[in-house]
Amino acid sequence: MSTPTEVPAALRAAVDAAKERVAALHAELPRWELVVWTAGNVSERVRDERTPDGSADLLVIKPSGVSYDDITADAMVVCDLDGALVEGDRSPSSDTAAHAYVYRHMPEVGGVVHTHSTYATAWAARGEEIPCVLTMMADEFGGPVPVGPFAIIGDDSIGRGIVETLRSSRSPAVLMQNHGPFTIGKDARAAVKAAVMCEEVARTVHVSRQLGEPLPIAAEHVDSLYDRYQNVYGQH
Ligand SMILES: O=C(CO)[C@@H](O)[C@H](O)COP(=O)(O)O
Repeated sequence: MSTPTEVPAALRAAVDAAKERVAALHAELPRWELVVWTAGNVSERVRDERTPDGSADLLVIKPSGVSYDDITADAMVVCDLDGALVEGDRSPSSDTAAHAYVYRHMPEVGGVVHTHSTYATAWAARGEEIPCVLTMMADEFGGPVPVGPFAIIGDDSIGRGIVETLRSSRSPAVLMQNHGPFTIGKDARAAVKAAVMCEEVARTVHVSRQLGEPLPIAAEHVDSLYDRYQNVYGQH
């Protein structure tokens, strides 16, 4: 599908609402100490229901290298799912290709986040998955946080590594080797939550391993904890 030259009128309100949400969610990255400087990004899919296969969907993402203090709804940029700019006067995030690849190949995903949060990135530097030794991990990740392949920014290789890894896992987070965590969710807020929880469990398991070997949780307990948290926990 060719790149639209502007946001379709039918998506205008949805895009503007997504810009407000995604701009506000970028403030959560420094708030939860997931980033230094500008080293993280959040995006959200805007679905075009007129095209059922999702090929006309758009994504809203931050402009590259812009301070979180300066990220406003008006500063956000809009791209198509090939990563081509549709609206905005600044270059989109340098990870736009990875976000776009995930949206193209995982239609259920509505939000993507990338950070270089310290503890999760330390596990990524070792190419080591975070073992499922906490009930919080069973709740949020349904098992270990997996590692994805080493991939250089600039083409589809990061996105491909994210999708190939997460397709065979319940986890909404993947530790891209030597790079850092990417997370997904039904929307941008869910993906930000996964990034916060990924850093928290990375830190906790790291601390635990300083004084011994953490104990694994039996698979049947992981399954029941995951089911409860995903389907019962919270307000309904
Ligand atoms: O990993 C990288 C760069 O290697 C990126 O994730 C940046 O750290 C954030 O880039 P922008 O979203 O500001 O373009």
